[in-house]
This record gives sequence, structure tokens and C-alpha cells, in this order.
Amino acid sequence: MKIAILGTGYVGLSTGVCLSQIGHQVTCLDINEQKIVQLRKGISPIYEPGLDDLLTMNMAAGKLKFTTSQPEALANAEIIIVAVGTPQGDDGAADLSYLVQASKDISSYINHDTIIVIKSTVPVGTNDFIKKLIEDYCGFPVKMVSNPEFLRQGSAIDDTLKADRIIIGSENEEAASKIQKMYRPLNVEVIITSTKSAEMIKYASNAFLATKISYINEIANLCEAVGADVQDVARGMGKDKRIGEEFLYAGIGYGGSCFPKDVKALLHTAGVNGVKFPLLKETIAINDFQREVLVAKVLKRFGGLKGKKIAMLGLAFKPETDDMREAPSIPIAAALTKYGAEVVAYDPVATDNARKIIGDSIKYAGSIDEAVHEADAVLIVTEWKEVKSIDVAEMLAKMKEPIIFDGRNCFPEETIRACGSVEYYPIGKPAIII
Ligand SMILES: NC(=O)c1ccc[n+]([C@@H]2O[C@H](COP(=O)([O-])OP(=O)(O)OC[C@H]3O[C@@H](n4cnc5c(N)ncnc54)[C@H](O)[C@@H]3O)[C@@H](O)[C@H]2O)c1
Ligand SMILES: O=c1ccn([C@@H]2O[C@H](COP(=O)(O)OP(=O)(O)O[C@H]3O[C@H](CO)[C@@H](O)[C@H](O)[C@H]3O)[C@@H](O)[C@H]2O)c(=O)[nH]1
Repeated sequence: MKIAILGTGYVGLSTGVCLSQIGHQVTCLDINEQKIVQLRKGISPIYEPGLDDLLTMNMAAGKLKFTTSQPEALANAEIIIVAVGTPQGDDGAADLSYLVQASKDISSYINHDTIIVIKSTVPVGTNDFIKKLIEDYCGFPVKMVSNPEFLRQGSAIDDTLKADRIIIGSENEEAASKIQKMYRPLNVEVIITSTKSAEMIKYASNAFLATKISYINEIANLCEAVGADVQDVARGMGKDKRIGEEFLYAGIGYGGSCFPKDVKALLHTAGVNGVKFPLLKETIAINDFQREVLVAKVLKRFGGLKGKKIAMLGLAFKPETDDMREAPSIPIAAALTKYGAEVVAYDPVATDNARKIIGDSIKYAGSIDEAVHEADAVLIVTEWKEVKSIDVAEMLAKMKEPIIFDGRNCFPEETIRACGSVEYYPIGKPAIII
């Protein structure tokens, strides 16, 4: 099938690459010229494991193209997939301005048979609103499908090619069936529903996962207070199939481009529809609190931070991505520098993006060794494989003081105890001080 994708961000690019991989003819359109210039050379503007190989392979096979030209991408497309950003607006609601512009862009190029697929995460009712907007522009009825995306950054390709489910929301049977056919080579379970239910499934899923994280973080805080171990508790809980093992990792709160904004957008939708949803308010409040837990531990240990060198390992909001949107490292770096610490951070891939947000208030190291050299303490902020596989004893030997604040519970107790002299402050577990 001939497919156009609007937006070559984390979702649009991963989707484009995967749809070309399963045999479709895909043209990706973006308004960001720099991205398109890079992509045309076969260089991905984002770090996403497995993406680069599929990108170059499908470009070479002539199945995947990149352009900034609307007519080139849209004029002959059977299916147009919209994957532009829907960031958080000032009032907590999703900002639909990119989507509205993209819809206007589409209107001039579609015909009666074109199917418009909204993959961006949008509040309930948006597909209906966009349908009307486009119809007002083009003057004939259009076929709309809501097809929310569930991929995670860092595993976007696998999540797309081996998705748990595909949601197709449409009031147009023919359009729903064509989109089902588009995905058929993936052999993934498809759920066909109304556009409103499809839109709600996306927010309900993200808010549920965020709430699960806030729940385990509160359990972690309680574990610390009573002397239990949240990792053992999570393991014990997760073995119950009704609870499940995933998303029970306590830490420094959820970040990223989705959970923070989507929970707030769902709360906004609830509010305007007269539903109070206090659970979501608590999910957000617990997460805000959790983002401060690591710095509170550092302050408690040191008192003031003037003249202290603190190493931060990890900047990205999660491992295997270069994305810094809503990364816990941002408020942590700000708080440490506010209290007078000299902060030296290391991240395997997110340093350039971090520098654009955090700026020169902290230093950026080229290696873990450089970051921890003569440090008074190290903070584990992102659980990169490179960080988890550190020789902890060797790292401690390079530091001024052997003190670790681990926001991601990366190291087993035996590893820490084998280090000799050490102070280890994890999340939701007793500290180890030898
Ligand atoms: N990032 C994720 O992991 C993820 C997962 C599932 C769903 N989502 C949702 O998918 C959507 C996209 O997220 P993202 O992280 O890929 O965003 P992103 O910011 O990485 O990319 C959006 C892209 O759209 C482009 N764009 C904006 N207006 C355009 C237009 N009129 N025509 C063509 N291109 C245009 C931008 O230049 C940018 O490259 C959001 O609604 C998000 O909530 C994201
Ligand atoms: O047990 C856990 C799991 C995750 N996190 C944190 O939660 C955030 C989000 O992690 P993850 O869900 O793995 O990454 P995203 O790429 O943000 O993916 C989420 O957001 C996407 C955008 O909507 C959805 O498509 C995905 O299904 C959904 O998992 C990160 O800060 C993680 O550190 C935890 O603290 N504990």
C-alpha cells in the first residue's frame, strides 16, 4: 500500500521504517528540513536500537522515502498517518496545534478514498473534531481511523513489529478493514472499536501504567520507613498473574514525553466532563514527590553541598534513548547545583540533548571514569547497561568518598557488601553502610 506519514519523530519514524519493512511503500513527511536532510542520507536523527539498519535497508530497497514536499508525500497516498506531537498545553490539556496544522496540510491533497489515520495521542473526541475540520476544508466526507500507538522509546522497533495489540477505532467499516489489512503481515491481535474508545484506550493504558509506578514508589517509601525491601516486595507481588511483574520498578518517578503529559491530559478530560478522578491527582503528586527523593537523601547525608563534587550517571529519561523530555535528571541537576554542588554528568547517548536543556550549569564527562574521578558521591539516575555493569569496587576506588545514591536500584546487595568500605543508599530498601 502507498502510505504517507506526517512527522518523523520517535513514533512517525519508527512506524515508517516498520511499515516499509513489512512491504509497504512509505513516504515520510516532516516540516523540519534538517531532519529530512539527515534522513535522506540514511542517518537517524534519534537514537533508537535497531532503527538504523532497517532505515538504510528499506531506503536502499526503494520502499522508504523522506521529504518536506507535501505534494510528493500526500498526493498519491492511499493512507495518510498523522504522527505529529501533541505536547502538554498550559492548562494541562493536550496542545493540538500541530495536529490542526497537519490536518489543514492534508486537506488539499486527499480524495474520497484516502484514509486518514490519527496515530498521535489525542483526547477523546479529537478524531471527530479533525474529521469535521478536514471536511470543512475539502468539501467531501473523509474516512478517519484512530490508531493510537503503544511503542516505548528504546524498544520502538520491537514494540512495533511484535506489538501486544493493535487498536483500530473507526465509524467507517471499510477504512477499519483496510488499516487491519495494512498491519496483517505483523500477525498481531487487532481490536476494532469506536474512535472514542480507541482514543480512551491510549490514555487509560498510559495512566494505568503511570499509576502502577506511583503505587510501587509509595510502597518503596513505606518499605524504607519500616525496613522492608521494595525489590523483594515487587517480586513477590509480580508473581501474581493478576498483578504482573512489569512496571513495578521503584525509582525516581516516571518521566519521558508521554506519561507526564498524558496523565495530565486525561485528568483535564475528566475535569471538563465533570469527573473528579482523584486517583490521577495522587499519581501525579506522588510522582512529583518521588523526583525529589534522591536529592533529599543527598542533603540529609551531607547537610550542605558547597564544595562537593557529585557525579550523575545517566541523563536520559530511561535507558536506550537519547530523549531528555521530562527526564528526572533535569530537576535533580537543578537542585544539586542550587545547593552549591559541582555536578559532573555522564550519559552514553543523551549528552548533546541534555546540554540543550540543562546548559552549562553542570559539566559533561566523556566516560564514567571521568565523571566519578574524585567525586564526593555518585548518583545513579538512568539504569543504562553500562552503568549496571560497572565494577562498583573499582569505581569507588576512584572517588574521594565511597558514597552511592542509587535512584534505580542497579546493584545487588552482595555486590555492594563485597566492596568493603561503602555507603549505599538505594530506593525502598535499607541503606548499606560499611
Ligand atoms: N514518543 C513515544 O514514545 C510515543 C509513543 C506513543 C505515542 N506517542 C504520541 O505520538 C505523537 C508523536 O510523538 P513523538 O514522540 O514521535 O513526537 P516528536 O516530537 O518526536 O515528533 C513529531 C514530529 O512531527 C513533525 N511535525 C510537526 N508538524 C508537522 C506537520 N504539519 N507536517 C509534518 N511533520 C510535522 C515535527 O517536526 C517532529 O519531527 C504524540 O502524540 C505522542 O504523544 C509517542
Ligand atoms: O517499572 C517502571 C517502569 C517505568 N518507569 C519509568 O517510567 C517512564 C516511562 O517508561 P516507559 O514506559 O518504559 O517508556 P516510554 O517510552 O515513555 O513509553 C510509555 O509511553 C509511550 C507513549 O505514550 C507508550 O506508547 C508506551 O506504551 C509507554 O510504556 C520512565 O521514566 C521509566 O524510568 C519506572 O519508573 N518504573
